[in-house]
Amino acid sequence: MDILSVSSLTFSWRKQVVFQNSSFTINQPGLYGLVAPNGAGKTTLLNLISNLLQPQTGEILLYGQSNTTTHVFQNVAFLQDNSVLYPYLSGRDHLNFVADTHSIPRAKIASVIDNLEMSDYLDKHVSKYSLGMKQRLLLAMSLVVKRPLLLLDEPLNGLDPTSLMIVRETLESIKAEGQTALISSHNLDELMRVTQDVFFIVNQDVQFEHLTNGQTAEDRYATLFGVHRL
Ligand SMILES: Nc1ncnc2c1ncn2[C@@H]1O[C@H](COP(=O)(O)OP(=O)(O)OP(=O)(O)O)[C@@H](O)[C@H]1O
Repeated sequence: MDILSVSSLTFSWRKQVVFQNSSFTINQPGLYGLVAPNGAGKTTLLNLISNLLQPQTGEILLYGQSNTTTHVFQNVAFLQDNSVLYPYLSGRDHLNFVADTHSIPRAKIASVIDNLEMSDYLDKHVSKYSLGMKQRLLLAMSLVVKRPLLLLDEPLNGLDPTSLMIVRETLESIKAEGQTALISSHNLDELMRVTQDVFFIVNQDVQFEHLTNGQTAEDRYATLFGVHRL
């Protein structure tokens, strides 16, 4: 059974077509990049998969069931952008909230905090967090509830080299545990460190590429999107 199956997806914001009759699947666990220029539709696609937006036409199946069936989201975690965080709460408040709403013992969040090396700042209010601290908190929130499929919207955004290393190890452990993550990112070098499997959004379509033979995501990006280097 496919992990994710999208067929004949069409979605427009009023007259602006974002996806036109696009189909793709993920049928093996692992890490997958989602790459496209600004405004091409990465966040829109993740919102469509998680049923926060509804397509004009098409069908999205998660583990063989329509994404309009709410219980399929027992299999999915979604890291959205940091606008979902509450500035007047601490990181620990956020993680406790996620644990409590999913009836997970609070003790279970300790290993996630350790792995993402967040203990130094976890009790500060989010209003005092840097972008990278917020990114690590968002990732921790999506990991506390162990789900087979993670939708990660720009988890690498704003990370310093140390944070990148920590997040890379986390992504590698997601893969090692047989989970699946669809990871949108503009950081092509970092993405390629964890996966050679990339979905590109090209001409309102989602195209899968397995990059091999020294081909880099940056090379493919330049070819697909017409970047001219000096
Ligand atoms: N709420 C909205 N109303 C109207 N148009 C929208 C809305 N949200 C996004 N769009 C449009 O849909 C298109 C896709 O936006 P989206 O945010 O999905 O792109 P993205 O690939 O995630 O971009 P970025 O790399 O900049 O984060 C853009 O052209 C954007 O202007």
